[in-house]
Amino acid sequence: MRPPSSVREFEAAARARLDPAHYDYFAGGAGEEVTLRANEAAFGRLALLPRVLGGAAKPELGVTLLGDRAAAPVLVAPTAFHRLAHPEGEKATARAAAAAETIMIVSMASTVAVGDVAAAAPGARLWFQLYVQPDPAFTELLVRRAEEAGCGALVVTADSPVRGRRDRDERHGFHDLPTGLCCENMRDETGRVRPIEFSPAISWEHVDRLRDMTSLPIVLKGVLHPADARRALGHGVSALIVSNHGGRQLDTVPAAVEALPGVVEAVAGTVPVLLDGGVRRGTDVLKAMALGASAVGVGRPVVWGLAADGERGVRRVLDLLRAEVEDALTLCGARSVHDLGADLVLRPC
Ligand SMILES: Cc1cc2nc3c(=O)[nH]c(=O)nc-3n(C[C@H](O)[C@H](O)[C@H](O)COP(=O)(O)O)c2cc1C
Ligand SMILES: CCCCCCC(=O)C(=O)O
Repeated sequence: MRPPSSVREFEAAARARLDPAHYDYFAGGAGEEVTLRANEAAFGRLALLPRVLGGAAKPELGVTLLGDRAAAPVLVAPTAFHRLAHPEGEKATARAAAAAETIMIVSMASTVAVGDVAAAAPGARLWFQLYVQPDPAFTELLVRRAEEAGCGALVVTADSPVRGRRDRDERHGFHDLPTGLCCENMRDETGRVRPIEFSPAISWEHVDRLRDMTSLPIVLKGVLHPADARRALGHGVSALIVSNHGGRQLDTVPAAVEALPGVVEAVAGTVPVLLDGGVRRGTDVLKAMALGASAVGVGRPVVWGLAADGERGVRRVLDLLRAEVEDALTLCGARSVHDLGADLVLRPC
């Protein structure tokens, strides 16, 4: 059978393979899923206004982020529970990311321990995503594990002081991993697996404590408000990710790409600004970069690739997006992803 030739087709293939409760966990969002839909729809409302006769035979796609090189400006966003999608789980995802020469942000809620992910994918450029735990000693243990695994950055998720309310999970009664799977990073020194806890009282002081705890660059994920972006600069943050958690946390917040220009303006080039949420096509990547993103992350597209065809599926999704970015750049008359400006995008009035 013909392999899927778009993220959309990968989603259909994944859906056909996954247990419906697991598909809904991956696909779903919070509340009425207004933001979930908005993330994709907002890209559709932005029109590209290409230039002509300015192309290059081979446009430049590579980006360097916090010292890590990616062959294309499309990173693997952190997503939990990859072994629900494929038995090889995060090992397969990391191998595919390494083969595609991009950065994978490993979720703290991964079903393979971050050290084992690193060992399974030599050469992979890994960053580690952290939910600050109410127990500071356990948070520190997680940071040390990320450092020992060779991760290049600590991605602190700021949009989840509590878990979003997701009706699809309620309908299926999906609240936990099935027997045999667990969040492997959550083992304490005795080997016991702790539950992931959310920290309703998470604050800027936690970011300061992390800044004192590690020399890894800290990336703050889940920033939407320009004032928070400005404030982050005073707390030693090395990059920001404009994200609404794929519409899974607070419903009815703006689409990620709608929030992007305000954050980009607020930080005024002092730190890289990344975006995730709703990126499904190379043209979405160009729009985000034209509006000031240094790169984008993809969450569900990677999970669809993994569920559809394991490592090969993730590789194909990443390769497809890369090829689409290359074509879109050429069609826009741009020689490099670094040459894109806001004049490439017509925003609706
Ligand atoms: C199934 C799933 C699990 C996720 N798990 C995490 C996580 O563990 N940590 C985190 O910071 N974000 C998590 N996210 C949010 C993603 O990092 C990212 O913000 C979002 O998926 C981007 O939207 P997209 O799926 O439209 O690309 C998760 C998203 C999904 C869909
Ligand atoms: C109790 C485990 C929580 C994992 C959260 C993963 C996540 O962020 C998501 O959106 O789902």
